Amino acid sequence: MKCIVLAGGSGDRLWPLSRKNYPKQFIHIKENRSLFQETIARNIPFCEEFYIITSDRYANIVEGQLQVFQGLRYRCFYEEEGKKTAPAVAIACLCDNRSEDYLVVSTDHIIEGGDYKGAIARAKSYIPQGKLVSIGVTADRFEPGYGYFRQVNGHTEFHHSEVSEQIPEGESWEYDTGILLFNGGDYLHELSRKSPMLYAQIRECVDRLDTYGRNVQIPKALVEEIEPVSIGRAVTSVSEKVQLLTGEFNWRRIMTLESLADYYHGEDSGKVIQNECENVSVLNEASHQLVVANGLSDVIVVNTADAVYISRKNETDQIKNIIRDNYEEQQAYFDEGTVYYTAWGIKETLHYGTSCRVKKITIFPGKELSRHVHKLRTEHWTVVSGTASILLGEELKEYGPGGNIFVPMGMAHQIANRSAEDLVIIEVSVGELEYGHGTDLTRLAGQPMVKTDCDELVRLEPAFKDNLWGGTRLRDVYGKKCNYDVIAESWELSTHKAGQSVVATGKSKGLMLGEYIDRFGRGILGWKCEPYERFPLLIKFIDSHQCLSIQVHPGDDYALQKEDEYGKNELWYVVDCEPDSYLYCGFSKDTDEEEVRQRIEDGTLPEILNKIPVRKGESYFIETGTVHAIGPGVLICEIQQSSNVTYRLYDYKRRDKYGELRELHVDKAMDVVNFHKKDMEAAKTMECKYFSVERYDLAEENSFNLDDSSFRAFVVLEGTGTIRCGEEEIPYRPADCFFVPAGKKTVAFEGSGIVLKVQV
Ligand SMILES: O=P(O)(O)OC[C@H]1O[C@@H](O)[C@@H](O)[C@@H](O)[C@@H]1O
Repeated sequence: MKCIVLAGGSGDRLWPLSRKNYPKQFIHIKENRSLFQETIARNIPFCEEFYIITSDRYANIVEGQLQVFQGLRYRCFYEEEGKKTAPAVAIACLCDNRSEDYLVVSTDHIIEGGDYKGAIARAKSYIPQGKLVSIGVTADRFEPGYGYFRQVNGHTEFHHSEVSEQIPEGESWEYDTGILLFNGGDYLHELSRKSPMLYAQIRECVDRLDTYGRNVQIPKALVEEIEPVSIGRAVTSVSEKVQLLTGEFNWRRIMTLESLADYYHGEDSGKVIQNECENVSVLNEASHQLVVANGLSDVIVVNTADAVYISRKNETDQIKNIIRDNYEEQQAYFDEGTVYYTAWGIKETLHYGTSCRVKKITIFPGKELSRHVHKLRTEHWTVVSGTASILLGEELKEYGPGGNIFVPMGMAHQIANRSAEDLVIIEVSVGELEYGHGTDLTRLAGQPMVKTDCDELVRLEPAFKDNLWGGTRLRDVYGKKCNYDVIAESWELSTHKAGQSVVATGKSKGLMLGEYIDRFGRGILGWKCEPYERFPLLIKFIDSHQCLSIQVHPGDDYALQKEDEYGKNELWYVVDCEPDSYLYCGFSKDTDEEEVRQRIEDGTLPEILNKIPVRKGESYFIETGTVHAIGPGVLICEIQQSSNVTYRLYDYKRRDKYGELRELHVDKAMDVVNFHKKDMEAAKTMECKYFSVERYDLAEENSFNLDDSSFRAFVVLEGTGTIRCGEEEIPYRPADCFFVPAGKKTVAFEGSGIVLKVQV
């Protein structure tokens, strides 16, 4: 199950604890951790990957706060413009397979005590029935701003209250916690039924999204037409598939300063003295300041290092209007506090004077600042913890705790954290600071200070596909970790946006293959890959439990022009097959568009295709333009150009589990299909201009000398043992795929089996 974390709220009602650019989900409500971090920690036991949906303004905060979760698998979706929860969740689901299950959570909840785990387990058990499970907790009164639901005779009723009121006698309502569990396909199907227009717009947006990287930027221009609407309004309040479930845990939402004070049970935080006060809450975030309140009643005081808010209780909400009316003059205080996240760490202002400024600077492991110079100020750094690598002028030195570094005006400097721990320094800047001079910082060209050597060899973990014709062999026989009902394909070596493989071993574990290549540079692909703008290959296993669609792939010219993709020449290596298995490949006679269209209509297209019996160990080249389909019962290792363009001509009028027909692309297929008779036979050699594949029996040959012309991929078909390259030694088993960066080296196998060696 994946966790969709909704972390986009602005939450200015908690000012001055929260700021426009540092909203409530990221502030430390509990010691040393934010609600966002706590949300992640709470759901790690249930979810193997996190999708964080938030505003692009919070990107540095999110990345910074995720640093504490080593090895966490996550992807961030950064919205340039929020469109509320229904579109946000749909975008994340549409970037995935329909078979994926999700737990959707918000980041302004406090959940303490009770059985959260039990509620998630119970809710999860409804997902296979196609339910969208909404978790509530028993409510004792209606509070303004909260949502409530109840189920009466199987029918779900919703309630939103504007004012505080008692729940009518005899009625039992639950808070809608916003925690939802469902299968992605079910959610999307309900959204498409209930809001077809919205669904179509979101699909169009996702089709145009750049999802190559780990993090996905959602540009404003792509969502302009999309109506902002909550999941509640678009789906859960109108769908018959909703299952309400009562969670037995203590839940609260932090909406206002009053609810926060209430959470602290009226206890003041930090250094506070109250004298002759009644019903007063003092939230003191400034650890070195004492707040003294005298003779007050019904008041909340919030003290922070740079701003204080004093308000009558139950009226703190007015801050929204106060901010609106005073924004221009006091913007700095409303937008930013003293803590500021950057791409490399955190800056916290400790003292802010006109000619002297003191900051606590945290630099995350493996991060560095740019090489730069200040003309009008000096800087003095004291290392508090960690190890600083500092380049001063041309001199590079390392400093541990207590180390002092003076940076004179005009001296080029650069600082990096090459260790595995946070680096904390105190910085004292003296001179003419930014007032009236613009930013006194000139960036200089420089070499990166943090360099990690590329692993000699890595094992990859695949992305999976759930096309309806798939089987379960990849899990049952090859032990692939995927819980879909059917696993049609595993994309073992892929940087394609429709499914990237992930590095599973070594220093770069967890990186998507595309990120890995970016990190170490395209040089690791070898000089033969230089002409390709994108990573050129894709290797996958295909398990056909049923026949695939009858289809055709375009060549480079057509695909690049119409689809912004490479063409899709492919090679099929038959890893295993049932007796009497076959492939369709090419027409068995000359034909034309009219006949083919007619046969698609009446379902007789297979009659004019070559039906080729296949045997284990054979291979077939499927040139672009060749009409083809894999028959049932075949397990194939496919080596192809990196492309996902398939034009389906015929799909047996099959329907998916939601009763929908899969899309056909007959017009485009007609543009690219070769109507001539084709004589097909098994390939004698497995090479074409895009790649070459060699099959090795490890009993005969188990050591390979590589060069710098191309990276190599080794796909294990049979056998177990270990694969070794330089210092790296990794166990292998059937259906494993290894990526070896280009360079002169030797890869050796110890053990038996059969492998395919693939290169450009
Ligand atoms: O369109 P369907 O029937 O799902 O088949 C799609 C699959 O077809 C196979 O022939 C290969 O080209 C695969 O790379 C592709 O993913």
